Amino acid sequence: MAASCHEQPGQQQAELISSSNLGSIKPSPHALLLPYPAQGHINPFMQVGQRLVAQGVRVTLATVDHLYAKIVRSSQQQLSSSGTHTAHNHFQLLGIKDGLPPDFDRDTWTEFLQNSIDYGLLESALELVESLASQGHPITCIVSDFFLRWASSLAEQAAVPEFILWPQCASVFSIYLHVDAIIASGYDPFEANVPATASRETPMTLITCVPGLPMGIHPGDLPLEYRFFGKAGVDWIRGVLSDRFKCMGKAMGVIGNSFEALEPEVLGALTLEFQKGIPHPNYGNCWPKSIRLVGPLLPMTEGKVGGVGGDAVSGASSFWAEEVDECREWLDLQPSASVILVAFGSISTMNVEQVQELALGLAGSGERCLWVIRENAIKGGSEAESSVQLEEVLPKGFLEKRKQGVCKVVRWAPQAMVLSHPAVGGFFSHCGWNSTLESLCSGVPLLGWPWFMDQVTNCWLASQVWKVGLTLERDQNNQASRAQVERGVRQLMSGALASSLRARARQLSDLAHQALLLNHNFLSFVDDIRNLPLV
Ligand SMILES: O=c1ccn([C@@H]2O[C@H](COP(=O)(O)OP(=O)(O)O[C@H]3O[C@H](CO)[C@@H](O)[C@H](O)[C@H]3O)[C@@H](O)[C@H]2O)c(=O)[nH]1
Repeated sequence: MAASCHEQPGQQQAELISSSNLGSIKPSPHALLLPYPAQGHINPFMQVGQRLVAQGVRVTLATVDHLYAKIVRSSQQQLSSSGTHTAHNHFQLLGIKDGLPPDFDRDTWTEFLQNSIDYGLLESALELVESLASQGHPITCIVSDFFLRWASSLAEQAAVPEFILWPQCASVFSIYLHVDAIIASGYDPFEANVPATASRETPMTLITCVPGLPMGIHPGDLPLEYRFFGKAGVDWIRGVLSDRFKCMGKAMGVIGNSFEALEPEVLGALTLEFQKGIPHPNYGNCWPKSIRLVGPLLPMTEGKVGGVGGDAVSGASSFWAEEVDECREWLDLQPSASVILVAFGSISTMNVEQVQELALGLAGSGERCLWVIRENAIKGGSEAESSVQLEEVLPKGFLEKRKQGVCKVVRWAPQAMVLSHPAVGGFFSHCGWNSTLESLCSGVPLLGWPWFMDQVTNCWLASQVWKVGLTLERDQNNQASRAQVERGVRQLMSGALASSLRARARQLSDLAHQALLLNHNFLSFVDDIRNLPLV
C-alpha cells in the first residue's frame, strides 16, 4: 500500500501515517521536513511536523526508503496490536531513494553508507520537490536537519527558504561553533585521543572559552571524541560543521530542540553574538535571521510529556514496534517510583560479556528494572535474533529476577510514555539528547553511561550542571563491571542523594512543561513560515 516518491510520486502514501486529504481549497504554507536518517533525528522532526500541521501548515516529511519502510511496518504492527492510531490531516510521510543497491546492508554503519547520506540524497530530494510542485502542492520552505550536509544546496536549487533544526542541546551547538576558540586555548579536540573516563580522572585545565557554558568543562566531556570514531569520524563531523556553519547565514532561522529555561546562559550568549552579527573566524557571517529554542520536541498527551496510553504511539516514527501494553501492564503493578528504565537509544551496541555484566549488576542492585534490549543491540546479534537467543545470552541471576517479575525485558518500549509512568523512578541511559530531554521533562533522574559525541556532554550537563543525574563509573574502554552497575543503580534509586536528584528533576520538569504550554518560540517560527510568500 505504501510507496516511495520515486515509484509513484506522492500518489501512494502510507495511509496509516499520512492523510490523503492533501487537496484543500485555500493554499496553505507547505514545509518539507528533512531529518537525518536516524531514529533520534526523525523523532523530533515528527514532533515538528505534528505541531506545524496543528497550526495549519501542510507538511511533507521525507526520509530514506528503508527507514520509511521500517516506520510503516512498525506502525502496522502497532495498529494490529493496539487498535489505535491517529491519522494526520495535511501530513504525509514519504520515502526517497538513497542510490544504493536494494540488497545493500543499511543497518551497519560504513563509510560507504555515510557517503550515500552525505552526497547521494540531494538528487532524490530535488526530484521530490519537483514532484510535489507538479502535483499542485509546491513547497514554501524546507526544515532541514543540521547534520544533512546537502540541505542548503537543496534550498538554493529549489529557491525556497531554509530553517535548520539543531537536534541536540544548545550547549553542544555552542561548543561546535566555538571549536576554534577551544583549539586556541591549547586543546585540540579534533586531534586528541583521550579515553573519556580516564580523562576525567586526569586533572586538565578546564575549558572556559565557550560563551555561555555555565561552568568550565573538562576536555574529556567535550562532544568531539576520537575514541569511538577515529580519524574518519572526526573528519566527518569537521566536514559537517564546516559545510553547515558556512551556509547558516543564508538560512531563515535555526531552531533548536531545547528550551530557554534549561540553557539560559548559552542561549543568551548565542543571541548576543547573533545580535551583534560578529563574524566567525572561519565561517564569516554565519548568523541566520533568527535563532530559537522551540523544544522540548517530545510526544505529548493532555498537556503532559509522554502520557500513558496516548498519542506517544500515534506519532508513529518508531523503527520498531513499541511494546505498549506489555510495558504499561507491568508498570501498573509496580510501586511508585520503584522502577529503573534501562535503555540506550537506537544506535549503541554492546558485546555479550558487557550485556551479562550489566544484567548481573541490575539483578544485584535489588531494584526493579524495565530493560530495553533492541533487536540489533548485542554486538554480533542480528535483527532477526529471537527471544530464545536472548535467554541464552542473559545470565541465570538475571533470568531468575525476571521470572520473579522484578525485572522485565522488552525489545522496544514507548520510551516517553514509560518515563512518564508513576512507577518509574530512574533512567539508566546513554544520554542521547532525546532520551535526556524525555527524562528531565518527566522529572526522572538519570544514571548516565554515554558512548559517543554529544552523549558525553549531555551526561556532564545532567550530572554536573543540572544536577539531575549521576555518571556511571566505568573503565577506560567504557566498559562497566557488575559492581559498578550495582552501585550506580542503587545510588540513583535510593538514599538521600536519590531524593535530591528527584526533587531537582521535578523542578526541571515543571520548567519544561511551562515551555511546552507557552510555546511562544514555536509559534514565532510558525509565523515566519506563514509570512513566507506562497508559491
Ligand atoms: O525502547 C526505546 C528506546 C528509545 N526510544 C526512543 O528513541 C529515541 C532515541 O534517541 P536518543 O536518545 O537521542 O538516542 P540515539 O538514538 O542514540 O540518538 C542519536 O541522535 C541524537 C540526536 O542527534 C544524539 O543526541 C545521540 O547522541 C545519537 O546517538 C528517543 O526518542 C527514545 O524515546 C524508544 O522510543 N523506545
